[in-house]
Amino acid sequence: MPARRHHAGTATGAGEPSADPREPLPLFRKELGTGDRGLSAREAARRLAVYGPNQVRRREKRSLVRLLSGQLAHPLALLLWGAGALAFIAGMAVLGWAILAVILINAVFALVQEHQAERAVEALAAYLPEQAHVIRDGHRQAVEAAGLVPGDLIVLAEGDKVPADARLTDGAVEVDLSMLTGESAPVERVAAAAEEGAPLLREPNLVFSGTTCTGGEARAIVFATGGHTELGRIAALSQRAPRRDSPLEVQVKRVAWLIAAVAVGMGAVFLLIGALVGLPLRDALMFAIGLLVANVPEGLLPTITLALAVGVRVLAKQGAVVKRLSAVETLGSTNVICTDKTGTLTQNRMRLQAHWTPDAGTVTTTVAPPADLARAMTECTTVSYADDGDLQGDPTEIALFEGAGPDIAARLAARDERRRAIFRFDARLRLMSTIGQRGDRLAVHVKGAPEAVLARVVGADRGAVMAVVDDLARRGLRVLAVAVRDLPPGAEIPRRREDAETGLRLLGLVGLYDPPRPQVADAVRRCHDAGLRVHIVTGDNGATAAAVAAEVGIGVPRLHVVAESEQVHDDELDELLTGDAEIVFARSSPETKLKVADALRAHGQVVAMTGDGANDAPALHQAHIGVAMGRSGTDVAREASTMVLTDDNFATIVTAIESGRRVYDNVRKFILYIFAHAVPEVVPFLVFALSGGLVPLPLTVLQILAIDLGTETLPALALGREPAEPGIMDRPPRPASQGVISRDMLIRAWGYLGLISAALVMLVFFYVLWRAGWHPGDPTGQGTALHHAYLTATTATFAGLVTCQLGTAMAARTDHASLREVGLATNPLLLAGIAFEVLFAAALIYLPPLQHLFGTADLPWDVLAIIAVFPLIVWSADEFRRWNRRRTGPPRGFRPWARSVPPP
Ligand SMILES: Nc1ncnc2c1ncn2[C@@H]1O[C@H](COP(=O)(O)OP(=O)(O)OP(=O)(O)O)[C@@H](O)[C@H]1O
Repeated sequence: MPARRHHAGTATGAGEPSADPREPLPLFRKELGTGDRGLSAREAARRLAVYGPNQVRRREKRSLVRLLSGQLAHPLALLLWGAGALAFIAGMAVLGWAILAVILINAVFALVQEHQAERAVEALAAYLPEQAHVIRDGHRQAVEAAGLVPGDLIVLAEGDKVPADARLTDGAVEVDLSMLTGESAPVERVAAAAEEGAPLLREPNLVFSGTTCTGGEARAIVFATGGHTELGRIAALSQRAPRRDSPLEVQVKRVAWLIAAVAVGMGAVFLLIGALVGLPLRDALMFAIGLLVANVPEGLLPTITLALAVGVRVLAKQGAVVKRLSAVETLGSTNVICTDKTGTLTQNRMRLQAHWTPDAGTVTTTVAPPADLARAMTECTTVSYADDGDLQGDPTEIALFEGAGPDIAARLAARDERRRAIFRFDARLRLMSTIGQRGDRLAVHVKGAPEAVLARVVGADRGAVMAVVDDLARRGLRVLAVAVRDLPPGAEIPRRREDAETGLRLLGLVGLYDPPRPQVADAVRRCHDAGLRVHIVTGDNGATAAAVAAEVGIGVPRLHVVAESEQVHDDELDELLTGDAEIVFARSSPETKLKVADALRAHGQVVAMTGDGANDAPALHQAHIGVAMGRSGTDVAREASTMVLTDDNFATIVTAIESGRRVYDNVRKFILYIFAHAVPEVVPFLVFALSGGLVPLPLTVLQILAIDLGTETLPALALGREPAEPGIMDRPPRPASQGVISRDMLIRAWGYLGLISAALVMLVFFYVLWRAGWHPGDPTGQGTALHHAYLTATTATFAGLVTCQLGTAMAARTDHASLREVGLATNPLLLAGIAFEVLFAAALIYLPPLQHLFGTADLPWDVLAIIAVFPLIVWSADEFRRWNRRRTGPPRGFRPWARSVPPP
């Protein structure tokens, strides 16, 4: 690493200013042309034009040729290569070329779908622009991190992601450098002079883009942005990690392999049988090719990827941005949600509703707080004015500040003038304090959780005060205790918070009301109908959380409150989580969250867990779906999560789970549809092979290809867009261990829909031959009297298969409900897909050049009339099956975990 960095502008025009971050601070400032008021907005805009946006371009584009060759060498494609080779060996060059064309088209199709999926995930970044706090023109403001320029004065606080390489000018922060150095222990960075000879990354006063701030607060001057940052340099060197397959894709791949193996095995066995019954080699090879082509589920994998990607896009529009495709399917099997209270269940818009002072001795909700208490409520805050004239900061403090009285602007200015020191809110201590001038003395103002404040108060009747706390909390109010300590005249400002927050005098209690979000009660009800449990994990008081739980309907049929969750034992936790109650974990810490996530995982539950603080990262990692807040959460939590809610709303989690279920269902729907055609495609070949040549081949390989890769593609894609089936949230969550392809589904695809279709197509094939006077064994080859009838018969098989698949497509739309419930026209894409299927098939049958290529012939009216009823037969047979299962299956709203609940 170079000891000094002097940079010149680059050819792209995105230059860098020549400031060395290790120069003495005044010089460094001068070179970057910046000061205490930061840059001016105009200067920042000008620099942005010169230096370019603060973005790291991570990706080296992989070459198209490499991507395409990857698809061509795909295991399933290799099977088709094998089929193509067999075709050339058997002297069927047209078929051979056709198969090669299919491989190519398939690869391009897969490539386009993969590309679309990647784009969908990348586009999510736009939903979550990274923010940075910057001081410009003397005002603190939030800007998009991409808009930072060298010379900007930024503010870093706990939980922030460092947005650019910068040098601290005041304050101190703890940073996690693991992203750059791999070391996970956080290190301290302070505004101090540079260290002689230290490598840049170890300089004690520098922070780097991409690392995170785990504690403290500081100001810093940006000296490198975008590709010029250390992260930018590393990113330019490293290749992007390849996308990992989701569990769903892995499962389907495995099944595709299994099917391919069965196809090859069957091909070999029947080749042998064919040889034994005296089938000519050419016919035997034709048979093997047919089996391979009919069984290889071409297009299945990219279609799944695309369905997940579409799911991701829909979720983002609904306010849930997920980072991995696989999250969509995990959401579908989620069965427990552990949620924060403040801001997720509630609006995080608090209002002072009641207060109590030791002097008055009663709770009052009407008159304003007395002067002492009001003053402390003003002093002990960090709120400030936003550009739009509203107060900005912690909603708890905004409520206190506003509740303390009128004249907000004057009080704000006086507070800042008097302030001498501050000990920020510590979520572990549940306390914060400020030290300010009061006449000729200093006063310490403290506020926090009542238990925490009372522990530092002298001369209060703790039992009596806690009884009032309990009373306020039961009304659903967030209760804070407020206290003061006057320091003796001439006393120094205490340096440590332990020295400041001691010997306090209790001023009173305040109760803040935070109304629940209007959509939450309904969302909780939907969770219960869907067999999901909702636990609250909160830093707040148990009684307050229990009151909120009751307001939104959590805790039905039973609520259990763990008042001191930090102390909860593993055994107790296990017992609680396996019981039937929904639980409030009150006064919890980030460790509690981790413990709860661990325990639920150990019980085989699929957990979605919300979190917003920097310390929540481990729990967010540990949960199956870590949910971070897009608005109020920290960058660290967002980084650690799988899903970010852009509206911070609990109801959005439930919507996302519903979407997850829908996408997963839809994947199963098109797998069913694609699998169902295998039987009617294979049976004609079996009949041909097993009859020992008495029956001519009822379906040609080219016709199979036309179905698999032509007529069926659009309806399969359209099934991926099915709306949610009625009752999707009335059934229990899918067990995580349940594979996407179940035995039941295979029976439905192969043993039911497939067999019915096979019977129908064979029926129409024999009907056409029979009406032409054919008898088993009669020659049907070119030049024979029956040749035209034979062409018409294979065309009838082909057309029959297409129409059977129309019925299958309609049947596949629902897994449980009747189609009447779903509505015939609720998936217009499928109707369009079906229209395409019919037109495509008609073109193959009636256009002379295609007739020639695919060996088809015009179909007479009576045959058309027969195949026209096939969709109805297939579809109504499946309707009957579903009706029968609804009649005999478990009732809706069945909740396995609620079974032990005694009737009220
Ligand atoms: N700004 C603050 N100053 C002093 N004390 C606070 C402040 N904010 C919260 N508290 C106290 O700390 C407790 C815990 O707050 P915390 O923010 O960790 O949890 P929460 O927001 O209520 O819960 P959740 O985890 O559900 O969002 C509160 O109940 C309150 O008593």
